[in-house]
Amino acid sequence: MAQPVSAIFLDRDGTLNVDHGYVHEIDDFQFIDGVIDACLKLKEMGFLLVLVTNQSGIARGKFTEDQFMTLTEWMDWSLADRGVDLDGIYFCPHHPEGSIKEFTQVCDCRKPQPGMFLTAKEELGIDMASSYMVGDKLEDMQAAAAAGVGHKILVRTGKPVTSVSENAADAVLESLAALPSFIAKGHK
Ligand SMILES: O=P(O)(O)OC[C@@H](O)[C@H]1O[C@@H](OP(=O)(O)O)[C@@H](O)[C@@H](O)[C@@H]1O
Ligand SMILES: [Mg+2]
Ligand SMILES: [Zn+2]
Repeated sequence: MAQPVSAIFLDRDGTLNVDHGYVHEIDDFQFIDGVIDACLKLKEMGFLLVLVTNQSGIARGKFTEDQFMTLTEWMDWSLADRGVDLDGIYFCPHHPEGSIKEFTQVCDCRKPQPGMFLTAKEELGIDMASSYMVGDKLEDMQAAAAAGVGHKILVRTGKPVTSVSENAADAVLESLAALPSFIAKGHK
């Protein structure tokens, strides 16, 4: 069996791209300054990059799963074009109060539930204790904690940071862009 590897779990909206609210069009997908370079550095540091994103817009009927896939393919290629290969992409299309029957359910993958993280752990052989979660919301921190992710980083590039979300995090950074140097300096 391969050696377990450390991962950076990445939230999407508000962490990787500007959260304009249920982003589903390529024209509205705007990478946050410095995040692609940061991803490149994190890969060079040996981390897997694993996207974990709630996409309740699918259950809410704001966009289809196919539209999400098209945008995701474009995002994946845009990153690959800059030398960043994502190691995994996990998304939750559900919401308990959706309008699309197929996706209207309580599930174990919608953050704050840890389902996406646990699937990635199994599929990619991730060592959770040495891994990081980077996200902009309390639910990102809670999901990571429930999955046993060792380091929970809250960023200020998305939803407003609250005392509750701050308390659930191990550290608060301005942006994902600051994570490589934060780790390199030995912070956790
Ligand atoms: O930040 P990630 O997990 O990558 O994706 C979040 C999005 O799916 C949307 O999730 C919504 O939350 P609800 O799903 O409606 O609670 C809101 O936060 C929107 O602003 C946001 O665009
Ligand atoms: Mg987010
Ligand atoms: Zn789900």
